[in-house]
Order: sequence, then structure tokens, then C-alpha cells
Amino acid sequence: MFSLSNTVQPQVTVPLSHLINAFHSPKNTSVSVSASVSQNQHWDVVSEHEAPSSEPILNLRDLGLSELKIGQIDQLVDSLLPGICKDKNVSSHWHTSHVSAQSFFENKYVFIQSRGFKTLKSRTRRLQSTSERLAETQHTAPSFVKGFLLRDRGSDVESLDKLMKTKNIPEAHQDAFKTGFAEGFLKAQALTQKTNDSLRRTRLIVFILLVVGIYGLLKNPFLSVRFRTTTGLDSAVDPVQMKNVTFEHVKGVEEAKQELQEVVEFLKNPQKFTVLGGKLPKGILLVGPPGTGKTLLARAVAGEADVPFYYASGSEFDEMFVGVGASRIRNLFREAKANAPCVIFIDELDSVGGKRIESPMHPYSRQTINQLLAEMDGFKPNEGVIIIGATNFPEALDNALIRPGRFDMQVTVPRPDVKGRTEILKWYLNKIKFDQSVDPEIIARGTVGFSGAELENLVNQAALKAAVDGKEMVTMKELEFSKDKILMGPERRSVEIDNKNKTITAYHESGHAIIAYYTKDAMPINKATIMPRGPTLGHVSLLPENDRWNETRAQLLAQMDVSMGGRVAEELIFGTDHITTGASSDFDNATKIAKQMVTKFGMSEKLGVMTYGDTGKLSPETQSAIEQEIRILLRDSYERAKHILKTHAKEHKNLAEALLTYETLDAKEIQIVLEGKKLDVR
Ligand SMILES: Nc1ncnc2c1ncn2[C@@H]1O[C@H](COP(=O)(O)OP(=O)(O)OP(=O)(O)O)[C@@H](O)[C@H]1O
Ligand SMILES: [Zn+2]
Repeated sequence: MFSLSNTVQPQVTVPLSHLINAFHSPKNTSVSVSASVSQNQHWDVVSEHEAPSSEPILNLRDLGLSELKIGQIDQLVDSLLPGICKDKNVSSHWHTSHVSAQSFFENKYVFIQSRGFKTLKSRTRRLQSTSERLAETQHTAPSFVKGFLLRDRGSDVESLDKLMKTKNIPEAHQDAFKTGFAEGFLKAQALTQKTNDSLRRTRLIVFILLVVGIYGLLKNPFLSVRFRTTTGLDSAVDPVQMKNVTFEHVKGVEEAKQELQEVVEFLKNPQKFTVLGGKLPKGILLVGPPGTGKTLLARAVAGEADVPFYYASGSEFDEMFVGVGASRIRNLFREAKANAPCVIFIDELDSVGGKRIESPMHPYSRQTINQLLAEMDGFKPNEGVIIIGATNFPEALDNALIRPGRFDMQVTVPRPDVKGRTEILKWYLNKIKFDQSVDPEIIARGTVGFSGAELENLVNQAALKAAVDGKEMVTMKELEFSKDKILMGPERRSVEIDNKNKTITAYHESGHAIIAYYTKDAMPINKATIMPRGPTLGHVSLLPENDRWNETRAQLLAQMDVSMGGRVAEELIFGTDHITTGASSDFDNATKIAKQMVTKFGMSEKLGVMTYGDTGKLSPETQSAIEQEIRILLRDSYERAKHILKTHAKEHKNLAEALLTYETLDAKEIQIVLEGKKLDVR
């Protein structure tokens, strides 16, 4: 509830002379009434047109009374014209009926009337006929607003009239009261109008949004696919003829290709197999990490046999609506059977046939799996339809799917080895312009663990880099660049590294390089750089001659020594007090190797040929023995590194200085520097 005492401003800023003028204005002065109520005949309706033009028009604002509240007027009347306000009840009547009403709405609107004196800006608006306004309000105001307005209006007018009578206000002063009252009333109307306007505007905006939304729904392909699939009418099972993809396009997965070759033969001539009594699997599962070419292989099978290829992704069957997934499978198989011989490829098989999918998130998955099983069981082995499924997680597949008669042939599609990577790189390099000096094998050696898709991306990025740099051909530099970018994140050329830190980095990296160069069992150096990249300030990359299937003790120790080289260099060159935090990942590396040597590879004499799984569960003695061994291995490694760097202090310095000058040095350049020769100015 609003209460007057809370809202009356203590300072009344109206000049006294104005007030006196207002209350003692000559009778013929017409005080402009900004609004009145037509229903009430007691009101003087004086519009601007009707007012004699010669007579001055006054309202409370002109009088400087617009700051005034009803209560204040009351008080002023009391003090200035004591004769008028004898009856205290009258004043309280005013308070209850206009200021502090029974409801929040009344308070809000009715009370605003009393504050409205100063906010009405437009004179014409004020003088607009009240009847018009009322009619308008009745048309536009929501019913609850109308109800309030109509009810309030009656009581307001009545009480004002009564008030004037009981107060015995002289006629000349009555106008001032009426003005005040009317202005307030008009303000309330204006407010209602505003509310209506904004309501109308909101409705319009909602309507527009709705129209735009519906349009978007129809246009958005994802949603339209959704609509389409949920109708179950169209299962998007148009076959794709894969003539242009053959085994020639799939590199570095020779074993997989050989295994699939017989499937191709079967698809080419199913009768031949049937006559001979041979039986081929219905389903073939391609298993391997992402991007290794499973989809490509499946396409190549269809392409080699020159049969239709139906592609479906497991996630497409994962529908929220009952029966939709199942019906899509049904449609897919019906289409395929009608076009046999053909290949159905289901990518991400685990997302339709996984164990995990029996969850509230996939309420109808069971149905979908069952449909798939039923379809696979439902056609004869040599009908000419081959289903190839692909998955990254064979363990996640439902056991029912991998039973004989279903996906009973598994073909592994591994990440390519160094030979495979070289072939893939050559294949994609042949699609771009590259310099004859490019040696794909060097890149292949430095990309252990890359999938076919990643190698394709590497070549593509190198081509982009060459284009950006305005080169005509891709060289080793761009290939190395994009390899590093994929491995370590983009270069941070914008990072300003001060000379001191650059120098520290140069000596640190040269430290690693020197150890690698002078340690017999270390991997050959490929490159050293002090260009910040990703989270690193510089790095030395080493290249295994081959993919390492096994590592010897000497090789592991050499790797540890190379890791130690960075910190040893810092210590020797800048002193113990100036070693940096930059070696922490080197230590992680070295510690990991040492720990594995002791707990996994049986390479510690003290702990013997035994593996130690969860070291936390071991006896305290064993734990401390393991720790002791690891510490000894690391300490010895550090000492070896120190010895090498001390012995080759001159080379170390030369290499660091060359790095400071050239930023990046490749294997050949490093060798030139270490042999004490001059590098050609690039
Ligand atoms: N062995 C490869 N030889 C040539 N190109 C390859 C090879 N592996 C991958 N690629 C390239 O990478 C792209 C993606 O490979 P593909 O989609 O076949 O991999 P996938 O194993 O099916 O991956 P996912 O498991 O993510 O579906 C291929 O279109 C092809 O361009
Ligand atoms: Zn380091």
C-alpha cells in the first residue's frame, strides 16, 4: 500500500505568490482543465477552443504547482485559507479515495494522478476531449483495466464534488481544485493508453516472431530432415553409385583391402559363389580409429564391384519416436534387396547397435536393433546384399550383432604405419603442386599416430600456407609447418618474447639437441626451433627411423637424457639460481620413462623382472624401493646429460646462437653448425 506520508516531499518549492494567485485568481480567469469526465455533469468541460482567447489560461504547471501533491495542496489550503478546511474528516476522505486505495492497481493508477501534474507534456493532448479519450479507452483497454477505470472514475468524481461542497470552496477556487483533479485523471488515462500501446506492440512482435519461426522451421534442412524421417515415409535410402572410388584410392591399409577383395569378387558374381557352394558373411564389421578410411573402404568395395552403395549412419536411426528407427531400417533393406547385388554401409554402428543405448535417452533403440537383426536374418546368405558396418568401439556393440550370420567378419582398419603414411602423403601430394625436394617419408616419420584423414588435412594445410605466403609450390617448409600446427597448435608470432627469454629458450633447446646429437641411441634430430607454438616457447623434434614397435633399454635411457638436456643447459649457462620452470614437461617425460622401466618393463636390477600395477596398493617398503630406483635412474640421466653438455660447450653455444639468428634450424643446418661450419645466410 502506498501511503501518503511516505510520498510527500518535505520541501515545497512553489513560490508563495503563485499559490496565492492561484487561490485568489479573479473569477473570470478560466483555469484550463486538462480533462474531465463527460458522464459527470458537475464538471466544467473547458476545452481550449471554447476558452475565450482573451482570457489567460492557467494550469497548475503554469503556476508552478505541478510539483505539488494532493495532500500538499490540502495542507496549503489549510494554512493559507484556514476557513475553507475546517472539517478534518473531509481531508481524510480525500486521502482515502484518491491516494491510498484498496488495491495495488488503484494505488498505482490513482495515486499517479496526484503525481501526474508535472509529467503531462503536450498541451493539445491535455485538452483533448475527455469523452473521446474515454471511448478510446473503452475500446482499447483490456477489460480489467476498463473495470478499474470506470469504477474509479465514478467514485472520484463523486468524492471531488462532495468534497467541494462540504469544504465550501468559493467558486473561484473550485477551478484550481478541478484542474488538479482533472490533470491527474488525464495522466491516469495516458498511462492506460501507454499500457495498451505496448500491449499491442508486444502482440505484433510475438506474431512476427511466430511467422519467422514457422518459416525457419520449414527452411531449416535439419528440421526438415527430422520431419521427413519422423513420417517414416521416406528413409533417405537413395543409393550412391561409387564408380569413382576404388581400392586405388585407399592407401596404407593393404591387409584390409586384401580381406575385402573376396567380398568384391562375390558382389561381382554372386552366382559363381553359390554354384561352388561358398558362403559369404552377410555382415562385415570395419573396426578402427576415426579417420582411418573405413567409409572410404566400404565405398571402394561397392566401387570395385560396380554395385549400388547405400549409406546410413547409425545415429540416423536413433529416433525419439516409436517405430521410426525400425521403419527406416525396414525401408533401407527393402530398397537394397530390390537392387541386389549392393552394399549397405552403416557408419557408427555402435550408435544403433550398442549395448549402452538402452537408456531413457534412447527409448526405442531396442526396437531398432531388433529390426536390424531381423532384417539381417531375413535374407539368404548369397542374396547379394553385403552389409558393412563401421565402428570405433567394437566392445560397445550388442553381442547379438556379432553372432554368426550377422556381423561375423571383422576387418581391422588400423592407423597407418610409416610406409602407409608415406603412401597416403604421396597420394594427396600428387593432387597439389609440390616441389621436387619434398620428401614425404620425412613427414611420415614425424607423424606417428596420424590417421589418413589427418594426413590429408596436413597436406591441405600446407597447400593453404603456401598460397597465403604467395608461393608457387608446396615445399618441406610448409609441410613441416602444418605438421607442427596439427601437433602443437598454431604459431604464436604475435607473442613478444624479450631477448632474455629468447636466449634462455635457445640454450635450453640447443641443450636437448646436443644430447640427441651426441648420444648413440637417441633418435635423429629433425628440427630445432625457438618459435613459440601452442603452449611451448620452443621445441626440438626427433624422428624415429621407423615406427618403433619395441624400444631397448639404451633407447629409453637416451630419451631420458635428451629430456634432461634442457634443464642441464640452463644450469650450466645461467647458473643454479637462474634455472626456469620451462623444464617441467621434460621432467614429466623422463619420470614417466623411468617409472615404466622400473614398474613395467622389468629393467631395474633391484626390483627385478616383475610388474607393479597400482603402486598405491604396494607395501611401503616396495613403494620406497621403486621411488628410490626411479630417482637413481633420473639422477644418472641428469649427470650423463651434464657430461655431454660440458664436453660440447662450444657446439652448444654455436647452436644456441644460430637459433637466435635463424629461429628454426632443420636437421641439415644443425649438422652444419655442429660441425663448426658456417651456415649460408638465408
Ligand atoms: N587410408 C586412407 N587412404 C586415403 N585417404 C584416406 C585414408 N584414410 C582416410 N582418408 C581420407 O580421410 C577421409 C575420411 O576418412 P573416412 O571417413 O573413410 O574415415 P572413417 O574411418 O570412416 O572415419 P570415421 O570413423 O570418423 O567415420 C577420407 O574421405 C579420405 O579422404
Ligand atoms: Zn625442454
